[in-house]
Parts: sequence; C-alpha cells; structure tokens
Amino acid sequence: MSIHIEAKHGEIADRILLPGDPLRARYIAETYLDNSFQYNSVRGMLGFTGTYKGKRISVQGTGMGIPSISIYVNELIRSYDVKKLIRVGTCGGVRADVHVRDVILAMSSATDSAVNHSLFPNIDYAPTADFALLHEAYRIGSKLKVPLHAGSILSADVFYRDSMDIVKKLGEYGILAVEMETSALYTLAAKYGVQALTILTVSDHIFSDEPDTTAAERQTTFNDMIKIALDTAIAD
Ligand SMILES: O=P(O)(O)O[C@H]1O[C@H](CO)[C@@H](O)[C@H]1O
Ligand SMILES: O=c1cc[nH]c(=O)[nH]1
Repeated sequence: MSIHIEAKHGEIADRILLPGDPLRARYIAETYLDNSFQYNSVRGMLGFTGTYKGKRISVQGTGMGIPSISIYVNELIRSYDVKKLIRVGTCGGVRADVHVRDVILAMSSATDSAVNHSLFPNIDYAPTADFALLHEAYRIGSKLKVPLHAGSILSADVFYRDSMDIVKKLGEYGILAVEMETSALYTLAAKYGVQALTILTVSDHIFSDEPDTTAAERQTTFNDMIKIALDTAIAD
C-alpha cells in the first residue's frame, strides 16, 4: 500500500497505462483486458490489473495536472516497481496541421510549470520520451494507418488562461498540442531510470473551429490511441 494507492504489493503489473480520467481507466480495463480486477478506489482514482494478449498489464487514472500525476507516478515506481509507463491522454491541438481525433506521440515536453525550474535553477531541462517506446508506438500507429504526429508538446500548468498568445507562438515553434502532465511523467521516469511515453488524442483544437469531441467520447473512445498504447506496452 502507498498513500494514494491501496493495492497490495504484486497486484500492479510492471507495465501500466495512465489516463488522466479514472473512467477512461475503467473503460480500458472493461473493453481490452481479460480477467481484470480493480485494485484501487482511493479518491475515486480507479486502477485495474488484467491481461492483454496474454501479458499482465495495469491501468491507473492519474487525475489532472502535474501535482496529481506526480503523486501516482512516484508511488507506482517507488512502491510498486512499475517499469514501463504509457500515458493515454487528451490534448488541445495547437499546430495548424493537427486535427481533432489525430493521435500524437510526445517526443518531448515544454512546460510553464515551476517544478523543473525549482529542481534545476537556470536550466531549461528537456523532459524526453523513452526512444524504444516512441519507436515502437510509431511503428504500430503507422501500421494501423492512424493519423499520427510525433513531436513536441506543451504540458501546461493551467487549462484556462487570459490570453492564448504564448500557446500560439509555441505552435509557430513546432509545439503540436497542449496537455497538462507529460513533463512530470518524463522527468520522474528519467530520475528513476524507467521507461515512459505519452500518447494523446486531440480532443479539441485551440485555434481552429473544428467541433470538439464530447465528454462521452473522451471517457470511452479514442480506441486508436489505446490500441497503440497496449501493443507498445506489451512489446519487449
Ligand atoms: O484527458 P486527460 O488524460 O485528463 O488529459 C487532458 O485533459 C485534462 C484537461 O481537460 C488534463 O488532464 C489534460 O492533460
Ligand atoms: O485544450 C485542451 C484539451 C485537453 N487538454 C488540455 O490540457 N487542453
């Protein structure tokens, strides 16, 4: 047991999918895993373990934002020996060639969070995906013929801001999309020497008038992203 996860040691697999939304965790377990059981309900942050194509795998909700995901990632690595972590999240499209429902593999993550600046004063640390996971996810996604982008994203500390000008400018410098957790996931994975990757589905576009996805879609679909994540997680 850890402070925020009530699983017994051994109940969580060494490879895990990490959606922000705990109901997406339940959807993934119910739809894709065999013989799954729920190991966590502390704070409603649901976690499940089961098998996928015969291999043991877990899925754990992480909540929204860097402070929340940092709690779960720390506990999963330090108390449960998780070695391979794949975030499956939603994001807002930023660059013009990114469209609603496209899938994004986050190679690296810029952030306006103060967390890494307090870790490394005067250094712009560059949180980066594990290359083997990234390479495998790109191979699997290309085979599925999913609209796929690989590149840099922004992990923002706020969802609502007075002006989107800075986000627009980041798009001009190649940032594909904005979400709220990946820089912490990649930084903690590097610290503890484990593998991490973020795979995102574009749920809305910040600068185009394409219609947004619905809340139901965000909880229960985005199957391209989930299939890529599961097949990447079980590849050794
Ligand atoms: O859909 P999830 O995984 O929660 O990810 C995105 O959605 C939330 C904001 O609505 C933030 O957590 C952001 O990163
Ligand atoms: O616009 C968006 C959509 C999803 N997640 C975000 O952080 N921003």
